[in-house]
Amino acid sequence: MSPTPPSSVRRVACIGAGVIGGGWVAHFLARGYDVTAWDPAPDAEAKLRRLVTAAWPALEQLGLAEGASPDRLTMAPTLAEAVADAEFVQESAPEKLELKRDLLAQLDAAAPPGVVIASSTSGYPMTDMQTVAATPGRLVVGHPFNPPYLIPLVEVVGGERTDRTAVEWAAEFYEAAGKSVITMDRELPGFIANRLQEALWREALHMVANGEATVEDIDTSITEGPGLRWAFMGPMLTFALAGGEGGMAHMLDHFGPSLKSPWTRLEAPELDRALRDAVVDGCDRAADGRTYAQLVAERDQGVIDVLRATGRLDGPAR
Ligand SMILES: NC(=O)C1=CN([C@@H]2O[C@H](COP(=O)(O)OP(=O)(O)OC[C@H]3O[C@@H](n4cnc5c(N)ncnc54)[C@H](O)[C@@H]3O)[C@@H](O)[C@H]2O)C=CC1
Ligand SMILES: C[N+](C)(C)CC(=O)CC(=O)[O-]
Repeated sequence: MSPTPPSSVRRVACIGAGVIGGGWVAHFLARGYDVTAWDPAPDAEAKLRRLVTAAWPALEQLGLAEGASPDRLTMAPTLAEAVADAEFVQESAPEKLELKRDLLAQLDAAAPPGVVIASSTSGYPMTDMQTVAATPGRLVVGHPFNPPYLIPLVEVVGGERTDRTAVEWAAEFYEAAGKSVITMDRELPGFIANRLQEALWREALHMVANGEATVEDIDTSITEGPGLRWAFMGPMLTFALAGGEGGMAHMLDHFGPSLKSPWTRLEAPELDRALRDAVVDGCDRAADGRTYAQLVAERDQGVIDVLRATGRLDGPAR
């Protein structure tokens, strides 16, 4: 698909240099790439350079690639010049469907043949964005998390007209660039992580709107509660431990029926045998042979480490 092997890429173009585009620029610079950015806003370059300067101390702590430098950022005067010799293109323009459709078509027309173009969209399916591009096969979603220079996850998925090789190339490229990749084989609204985040977010908004909880209560409920576990153990394995020695099987048999009670405003899925077994099996795979006691010890040590890392072992959070 792309003429350059994923691990040999040296030149990246970032189109749109706001919160996420700027974060991508900082990430790629820290990983030692030459980055060319383009953004139509008149103050875009100044804002971008401020973002990179602010991010750099954190990136130094994480460890810079050899030769990495903010000086390897070039601001291009036009979109066409930004992508002219790019080996990968990351689009991070505003979340407006028509804008993305047109922009991706322009990028497709200007980028060298075969170069993969990824969109940072946080929700649009690529199928809906690739409709007017001449060669839609190279267009993929590469959904990051804010800030892309610190949060490892990228969700990669193609649209109906994306070549499978472009999806595979993008996943390999992001891995080579130091990201943690989930490759999806189908388009889901909100991908995976945003679908989960949006469910939480929707409930939070219901609670605030109805005066059931304050914004502070909601944030505290996560930072002092499940969020401490989620930093290192996902919600599935965490709840498998809620079933004690009986694991996820006991957890589902015990608490499954309460999915139907009114503590959620969302429609609950039918917890049929197939779903139950799929969740139990997934948890068994995630445990990867670790015993209940080992997982408990891992979780507990992780919570202590997170508390120490966030300065809460010796007093209130900063
Ligand atoms: N903010 C977030 O937490 C996350 C956002 N995203 C996605 O990243 C993309 C960008 O979002 P943000 O960075 O938050 O927005 P932003 O508003 O901070 O930045 C958007 C940038 O795009 C520029 N722009 C406007 N028109 C453009 C065009 N035609 N071509 C290129 N650039 C253009 C703007 O000048 C601005 O600098 C969206 O698709 C969004 O869904 C993805 C993950 C997280
Ligand atoms: C708010 N958001 C939907 C744009 C967030 C994301 O897409 C991912 C993130 O950074 O949490």
